[in-house]
Amino acid sequence: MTAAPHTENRVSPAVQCVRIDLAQQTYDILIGSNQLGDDASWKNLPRAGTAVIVSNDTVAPLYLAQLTQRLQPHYARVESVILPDGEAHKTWDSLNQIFDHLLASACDRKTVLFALGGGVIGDMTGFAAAVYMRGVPFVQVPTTLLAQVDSSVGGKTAINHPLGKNMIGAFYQPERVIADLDSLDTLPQRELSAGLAEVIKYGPIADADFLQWIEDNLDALLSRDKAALAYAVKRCCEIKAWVVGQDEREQGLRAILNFGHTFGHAIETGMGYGAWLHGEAVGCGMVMACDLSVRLGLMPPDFLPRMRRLIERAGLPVIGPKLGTDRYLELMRVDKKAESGEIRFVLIEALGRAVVRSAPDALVAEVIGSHCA
Ligand SMILES: NC(=O)c1ccc[n+]([C@@H]2O[C@H](COP(=O)([O-])OP(=O)(O)OC[C@H]3O[C@@H](n4cnc5c(N)ncnc54)[C@H](O)[C@@H]3O)[C@@H](O)[C@H]2O)c1
Ligand SMILES: O=C(O)C(=O)C[C@@H](O)[C@H](O)[C@H](O)COP(=O)(O)O
Ligand SMILES: [Zn+2]
Repeated sequence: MTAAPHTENRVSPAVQCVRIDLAQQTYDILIGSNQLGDDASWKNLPRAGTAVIVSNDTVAPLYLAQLTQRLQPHYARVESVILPDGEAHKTWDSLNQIFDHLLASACDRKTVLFALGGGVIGDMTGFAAAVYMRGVPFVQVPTTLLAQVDSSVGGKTAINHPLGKNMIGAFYQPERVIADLDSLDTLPQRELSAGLAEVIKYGPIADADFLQWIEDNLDALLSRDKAALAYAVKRCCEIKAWVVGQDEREQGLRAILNFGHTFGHAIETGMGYGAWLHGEAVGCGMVMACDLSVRLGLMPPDFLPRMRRLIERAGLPVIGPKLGTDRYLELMRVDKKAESGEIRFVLIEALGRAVVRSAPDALVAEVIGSHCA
């Protein structure tokens, strides 16, 4: 596996561009400050009479007016659907609220949806766009660190099912991703930490130098230094674009982006959606996946304390909830990577290189026993 290339594209001095190249489609991820206050990144979007902004009741009061202003020169009608906030609302009910609005205001199949918010809004808006009239264009405007480094890119869209995370969804790519780094100014610190879990993920799976960079720059990231955030968002998007460009529909390589998620999704579903933030569950899940990598002899023993320390420094939990070993195993057997009931984990086999494989239940049980209070 060769490393994801570093790119040097700039739209303007303030805006960096990472391009994602897929078989059917190419699109840009624009990363920079003041994107919601400036027209530059909003030109040449899909033409239509109507734009519909999907957001939630936390983000809309902060950024809906600015986004509406950006879109008004380009669309005759700019409307909005404001959903209740939270992972617990990543459901059919919320999706139906989007469809109700689109149909009640006679939105045609050219209507462009804009996802203004974090990963929950992005995943639901993308799914709505995938199925409304069998597909309308959509644009991601991610406002959390997690959404800027991960969920807005790559076209995984979904809602949750009570029995499993993101179980109902579609692969459906956005037309563009516009990540305004300034929107991170209003993000609660707990959410910033949750985003750092996905940032950290990219190091061990794909780029050992980036892991070292995160270790060296974590304090700057935690204090929201703009240059550090800009580099982190860009590097994560480069790596994700490089992975998804080779395997859009997760037939193989793309599964490495699920590092920490096999345990993490079990925590989210087992605890009830929203009790643990996605990034928190992934952070803790990465500790468990690192331990499993060590126990299987793939990585040396000092890898586990190194990763646990970094995840802890990022403000993330490193001790999982006591769901019980059987419950963990039951939840992980319905993970999307499982095959014929056999759980498959993303494990690290060298710094910057991941592998997807199964492990004996007894060993997985030891890992759960060691890391869950
Ligand atoms: N599609 C993918 O590839 C992918 C990747 C990673 C995660 N996800 C999904 O993303 C979701 C997690 O996303 P998230 O961490 O962004 O959570 P989120 O969407 O719930 O947002 C976190 C919180 O921050 C608030 N918020 C958002 N932007 C804000 C801002 N600028 N200022 C103040 N508050 C703001 C939100 O209202 C919410 O309360 C999960 O459902 C996860 O499954 C999807
Ligand atoms: O883009 C991907 O591929 C990922 O796995 C990114 C993950 O961070 C993300 O949480 C994703 O939604 C998980 O996918 P799932 O297929 O396990 O639901
Ligand atoms: Zn994730």
